[in-house]
Amino acid sequence: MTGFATRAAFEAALADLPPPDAAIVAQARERQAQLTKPAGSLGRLEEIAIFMAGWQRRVRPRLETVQAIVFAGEHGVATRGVSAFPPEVTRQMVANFNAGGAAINALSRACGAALSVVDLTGDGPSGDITEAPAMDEAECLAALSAGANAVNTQADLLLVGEMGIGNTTPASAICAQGQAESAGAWIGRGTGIDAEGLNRKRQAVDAALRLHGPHCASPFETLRRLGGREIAAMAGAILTARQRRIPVLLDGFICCAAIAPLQCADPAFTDHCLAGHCSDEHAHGMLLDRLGLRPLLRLDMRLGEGTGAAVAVQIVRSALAAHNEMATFAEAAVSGAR
Ligand SMILES: Cc1cc2ncn([C@H]3O[C@H](COP(=O)(O)O)[C@@H](O)[C@H]3O)c2cc1C
Ligand SMILES: O=C(O)c1cccnc1
Repeated sequence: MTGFATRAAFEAALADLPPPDAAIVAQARERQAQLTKPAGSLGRLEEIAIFMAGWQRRVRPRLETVQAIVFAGEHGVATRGVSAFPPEVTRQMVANFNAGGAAINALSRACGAALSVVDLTGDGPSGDITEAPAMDEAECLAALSAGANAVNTQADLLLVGEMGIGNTTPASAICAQGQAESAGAWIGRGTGIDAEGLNRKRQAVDAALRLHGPHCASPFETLRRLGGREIAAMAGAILTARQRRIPVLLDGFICCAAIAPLQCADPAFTDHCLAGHCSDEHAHGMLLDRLGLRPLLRLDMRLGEGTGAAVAVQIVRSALAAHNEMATFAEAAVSGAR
């Protein structure tokens, strides 16, 4: 059993993040310079290929094993009218994931990813963050470990997504924690809540920050108090991927919010991550800026589940196809630049 047995184990992992392989990065960059195209003409595809090479430690990186994980958890705060949908939809969607009928099932199949469904609803809803911590210490460690243990250590690329009715509320609270902007700036419509619902959401985030804000001195405490089971699990999975040097394609607002506290602890935390897309959720663009990430896609999606990441896999495939399969100037006997 791997995972995070203690808070200290989690903090030690966060304090010891491996970098990409600099020698392989240099070789992949050199290969890009020799391919039959003007330098830089494949734009960000070139950078994506070099990124993948450095983390996989292969000059010619591959995408044979792509793992998508969708983590599901219920939220106490979901009973406060902060979502357009009722809390039972989370469990119903888990059944849908297991039956293969959700958007992430279709899009995983389309991009060649193997989907793992990690159902944390059996542990009950996380605490209502407006009046209690989302989790106690043992629950938070269990959620972080569920994330860690779900990662296929052989994966060439990991996609992380979530399902949890109400979870844009804790995600906004995590983002707002310790930031200069007012909490309202981090709130959005989630599943499509109306103006009154948005107001309830703002009040819930304000109440959570009043209660927990002064105690959120570490990433662990922020996730434990303001997060939820699937949110902590995503953080655990993305941290474990880093320890194994597995590159990660991030999904939407909630997925990115899960790692915001980790990136506060170490600005290099997101170095192994690509932002699959910028979702339509109001604060996602602002959050990506903070994480130092430029999204690959902007398709006005706002679903979660890992769907934006799954669509972006096609971009990574294109980047690697060009990088791995193109001829060099020497191979093709094409003259270089004057
Ligand atoms: C049928 C259905 C499928 C979903 N799949 C993802 N979400 C998304 O919506 C939820 C977050 O929005 P809020 O905070 O407004 O509840 C999360 O479950 C997220 O994954 C869904 C929502 C619904 C209704
Ligand atoms: O950005 C997302 O992933 C998102 C936005 C709204 C609802 N669920 C997910």
